[in-house]
Amino acid sequence: MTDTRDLNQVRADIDAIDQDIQALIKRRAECAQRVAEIKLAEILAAGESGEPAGEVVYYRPEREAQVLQRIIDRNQGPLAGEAVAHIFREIMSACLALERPLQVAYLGPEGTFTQAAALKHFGHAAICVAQNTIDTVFAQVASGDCNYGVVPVENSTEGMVSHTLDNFMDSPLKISGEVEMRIVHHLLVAKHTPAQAITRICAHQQALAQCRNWLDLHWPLVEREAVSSNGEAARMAATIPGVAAVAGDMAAELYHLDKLAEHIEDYPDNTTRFLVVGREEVPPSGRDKTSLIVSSRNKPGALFTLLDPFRRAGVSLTRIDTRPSRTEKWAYVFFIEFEGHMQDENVRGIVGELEEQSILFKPLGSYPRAVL
Ligand SMILES: O=C(O)C(=O)C[C@]1(C(=O)O)C=C[C@@H](O)C=C1
Repeated sequence: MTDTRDLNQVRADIDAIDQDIQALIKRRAECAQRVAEIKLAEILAAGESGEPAGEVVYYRPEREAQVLQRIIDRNQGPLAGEAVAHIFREIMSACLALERPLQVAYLGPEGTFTQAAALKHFGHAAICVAQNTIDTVFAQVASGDCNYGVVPVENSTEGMVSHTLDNFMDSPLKISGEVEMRIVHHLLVAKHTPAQAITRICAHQQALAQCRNWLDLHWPLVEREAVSSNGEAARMAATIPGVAAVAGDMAAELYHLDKLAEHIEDYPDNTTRFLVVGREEVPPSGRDKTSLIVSSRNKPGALFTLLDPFRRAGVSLTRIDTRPSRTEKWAYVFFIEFEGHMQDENVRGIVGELEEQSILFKPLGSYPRAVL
């Protein structure tokens, strides 16, 4: 019985178990290396005169989602399923880096929630590269300089990030995944700054909006300033006397800031959703979503006609957003997101009908639903 053994004995057990885990991780990593060889051989075999038939796709989001989901499903405690899945997330990230390290562009600067989302999705072996704008995230991936990009798309308190949606209008990129992050804001100051020294509170405008009630109650008289990102606000708090920042844990760690107040967001379930964009289409994982852009003629019942095929096929819409069209010709542009994969038979039927009815039809990709 464990409780009758002394501490040294239990620690000896832990050491032995760690050794076994390490040996198994080594075997797993060697399998990943073998997978990489097979992927390369397949592409070479499909090509002509020694030239590969295309880019080798090492990262497989549908496979990763299945692995993580299975880990959660078979978990028997005492650790939480998500906690175990996070460990495997990192093991897979390291295995993939052996095959080929991924370059991931994200909306920076460092310390933003988008960086945290990129790390949550790809693990810490991915090389995350900060970009100044959503446009440059798209551009880096389209040009091939980065393999994938991560951009915010909606917040549960503040709504859509319309600039991300607008980028999809002209981009050849596909959505290859989604990441959900609980957004927890703190009031951050440089080390040992007393509350009375604060003369300005800085943050991205969305973060200020997400904490409006708390700031009104606790800091009604202090000036608020919207800056380009929470990461930038944190950098300012670290360097400019009197500045406090509203930002998250990553920014606090990166700039060695003190938390004057924690969890200051007005809505406790404040969540931001991010999209992962890439150049490849993703095969079905079994738990997928599909996003597309459609536009219909400006006539009565246009939206109803577009949505009716979903109702008839019993397919759940998870989002619909409208953006002003950027040409005279189109009256509405709808971003539609629903459960299922483009390769599913019922989805193929819906898509066929939509294509017939719309004057613009642009599939943005099918991708695994967020597991973590
Ligand atoms: O199964 C594959 O295709 C792999 O490359 C292996 C593996 C893994 O470690 O499990 C690694 C990277 C991929 O993104 C998916 C899975």
